Amino acid sequence: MSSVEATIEGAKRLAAFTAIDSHFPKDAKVVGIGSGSTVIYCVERIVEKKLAGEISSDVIYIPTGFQSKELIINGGLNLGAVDGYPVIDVAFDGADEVDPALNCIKGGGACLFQEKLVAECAKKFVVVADFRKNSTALGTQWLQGVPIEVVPTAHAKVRQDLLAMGAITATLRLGGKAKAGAVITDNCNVIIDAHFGKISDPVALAQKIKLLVGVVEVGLFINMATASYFGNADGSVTAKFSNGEVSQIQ
Ligand SMILES: O=C(CO)[C@H](O)[C@H](O)COP(=O)(O)O
Repeated sequence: MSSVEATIEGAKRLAAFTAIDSHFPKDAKVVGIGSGSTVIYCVERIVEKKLAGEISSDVIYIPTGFQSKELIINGGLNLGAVDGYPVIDVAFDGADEVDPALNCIKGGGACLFQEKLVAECAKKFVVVADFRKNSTALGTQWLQGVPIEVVPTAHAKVRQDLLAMGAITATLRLGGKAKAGAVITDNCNVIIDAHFGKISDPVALAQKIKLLVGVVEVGLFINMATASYFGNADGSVTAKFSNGEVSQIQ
């Protein structure tokens, strides 16, 4: 691992540990686990605290896809499902980009539908990320585009719609060397990544995309996060809250 990669991994771990220490409720019954490389450290911290007797072994964990289901099982935690537990105390998840209002672009790992479902069911949604995700405006740092989950037969029509709507690019996500053809989501759909440049009105854009026939869900998470923790390269953590407060944790 290069020193840059090590710094980023350290930042993810720091953000995840701080978020768990600050937001895992003492009396938690049901907790959502997001997807991606940063939530791995959330699960690491939860397992550590469970073994230390600081987290009850009765807590049920709700995954947001195949990867987080494996994380829960391999961590020896109790696995639940969102259709059995539609009320979740808190959900922890990563993000691809977060703006000052804590609106997020999510879906870099193609899990956005179940991530949004779990976040919507959660009383609190806490984002964990490294410093690269801390942004002043969506679409300025995550240039791959807004991930959009689409029913496979509608992909060509939705790409056309997105370009007509002003997208600079609207690309069907492919599996590359690991999978010939399109990436297929945990819900058997495909992903279109649509780059709009700087997104000045994320609320309006999310609503417009969601209305397109064929769109299952949009990777714009608007007004959903309660708090966002960013691990920094210098070993500090920046915490941002939905009420506008920002704090630096050394
Ligand atoms: O939305 C996601 C998956 O669909 C991830 O949470 C997002 O891509 C961030 O991932 P990472 O923690 O690996 O940077």
